Amino acid sequence: METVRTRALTRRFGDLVALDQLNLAVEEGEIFGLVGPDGAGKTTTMRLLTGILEPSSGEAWVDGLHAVREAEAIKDRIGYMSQRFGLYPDLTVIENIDFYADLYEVPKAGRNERIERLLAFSNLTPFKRRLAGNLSGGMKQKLGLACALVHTPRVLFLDEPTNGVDPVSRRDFWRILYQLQQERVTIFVSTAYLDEAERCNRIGLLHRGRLMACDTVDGVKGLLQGALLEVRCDSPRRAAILLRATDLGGVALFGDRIHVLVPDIDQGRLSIEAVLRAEGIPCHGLQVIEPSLEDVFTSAIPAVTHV
Ligand SMILES: Nc1ncnc2c1ncn2[C@@H]1O[C@H](COP(=O)(O)OP(=O)(O)OP(=O)(O)O)[C@@H](O)[C@H]1O
Repeated sequence: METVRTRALTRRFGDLVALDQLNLAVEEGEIFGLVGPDGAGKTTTMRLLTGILEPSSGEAWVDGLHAVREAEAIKDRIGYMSQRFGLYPDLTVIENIDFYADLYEVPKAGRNERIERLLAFSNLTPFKRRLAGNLSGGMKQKLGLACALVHTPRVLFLDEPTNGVDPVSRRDFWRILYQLQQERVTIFVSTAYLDEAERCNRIGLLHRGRLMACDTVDGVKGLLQGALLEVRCDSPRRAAILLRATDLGGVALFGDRIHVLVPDIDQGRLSIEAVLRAEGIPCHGLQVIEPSLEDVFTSAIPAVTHV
């Protein structure tokens, strides 16, 4: 069953097209990642799907409900953790969850059990009497998640939930998301981290409001045409500039290594060696590698080197 569906969903702000004709479908129980750099249109998409913002044109449905005509009903069925999710620093962990339970009108009967379950689930039980303002960044995100789950939503929208959170807490956070998935909760998450994107069942690559690709991570990687060569050489920055000036395919610098997308391995190898030799740049290694999502991003969107 489809939980999220959009049809040519578009949002303009004046002359700026923040989201341009988005078409996508997310299945029940799926973890779907909307991936893109700052300003790509991720938050705009989230706000359109959660009924907070109206589209300029196009339509969307969430859990079978129309995002404009049935926006209020949608709010009862979803959990939404926005980037500015409101936690109250002067309230304890448990008081914050209770506050959201009141907001969502969670019945008093069974509420305490639900809250205790959420605390255990998010590993916050030992900290339940701590003021939210005194929690670490990772714990705050988990508390935000617990609050967004208090009314047992079937669809969860998470806007860059682990932004600025350390890698260990990020892993912890994802462990919780996988548990939720086991309960068939649909998770629509946005991220600018490509390693995080790799954890999703399917991803959509968004750039300047346009969906560049939408598939499983392997499917998206498979979109790269040709082979990827990794070059290790002296003066990598200068070498990358020289290689970019040739008719070789996508050239991207990753630290001290250069990735070059070539249509043919042997021909590509010869061309790269010839360029380096002509400039007197010693080459230390040239090998075929598996593409990462970052390679797909840099070749699909040449202007973007880091997302
Ligand atoms: N209310 C608004 N008024 C005017 N422009 C807006 C508004 N909201 C978003 N935009 C613009 O729309 C574009 C997409 O913004 P959006 O916040 O959706 O991107 P994003 O991918 O979520 O990035 P970020 O992580 O930086 O929030 C940006 O150029 C942004 O400046």
